[in-house]
Amino acid sequence: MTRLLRIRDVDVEFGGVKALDGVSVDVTAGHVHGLIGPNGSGKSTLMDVAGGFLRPARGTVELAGRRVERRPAHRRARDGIGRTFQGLELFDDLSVAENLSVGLVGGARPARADVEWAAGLLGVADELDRLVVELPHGRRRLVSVARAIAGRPRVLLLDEPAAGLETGETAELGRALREIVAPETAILLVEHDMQLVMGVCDRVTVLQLGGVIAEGSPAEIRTDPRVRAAYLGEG
Ligand SMILES: Nc1ncnc2c1ncn2[C@@H]1O[C@H](COP(=O)(O)OP(=O)(O)OP(=O)(O)O)[C@@H](O)[C@H]1O
Repeated sequence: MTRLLRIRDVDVEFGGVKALDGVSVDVTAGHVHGLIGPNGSGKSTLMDVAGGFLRPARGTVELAGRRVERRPAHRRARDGIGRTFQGLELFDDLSVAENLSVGLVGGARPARADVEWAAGLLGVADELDRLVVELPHGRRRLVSVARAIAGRPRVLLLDEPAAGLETGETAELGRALREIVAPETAILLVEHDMQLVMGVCDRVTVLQLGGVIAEGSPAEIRTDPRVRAAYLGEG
């Protein structure tokens, strides 16, 4: 099993507050790896460390065996890390095809065949010629995932890709994620939709107050007493 993304002993502090405290996560090729935890537990901070938007005060990030923790975000795209953003960051007045062709900042421009492959996988192939501004929110979110995969990344960081999706769209997204990872890609998924997380993930890491409290299969995570306690009162 190839470990495509290895995050080791990472610390991040914001003005004396430890947002991450000795966090390690391994993401294997062919796996969707979920990252869950209560609000403020450090999920977005860890995604920023993986994507190069934050340099950890301590710890290492390896992509396919290469140390990358000091490489900035635009170079990580070239290294093979794709990502989506909570705010989508699409060009609203360009078409879906143009957004996918532009790719991610710093990354290579995807070939037309890859644009069509990505759009087909996310169910937005019929909308390639429409302007992003004309699409409802859920379709835009699927376009943002399609843009992240059109560059054929080895590791894909997804930040709440199901937020605002309708049930049918979430199911479509789940199927697409399983197809994207097989067999050589790895996905790190931050998501509040527990049904999606438990349905598509091979492994799940649970953060609380900046530390890892559990790591395991969805079945193990569901029954872990520390996880149940962390989510008590959160539904
Ligand atoms: N830029 C920042 N400056 C100061 N504190 C920050 C900053 N970013 C995050 N934090 C703090 O770090 C901790 C972890 O935040 P983070 O956003 O990573 O959590 P999260 O698990 O992604 O939360 P949510 O589910 O609400 O998105 C929180 O205490 C947060 O207030």
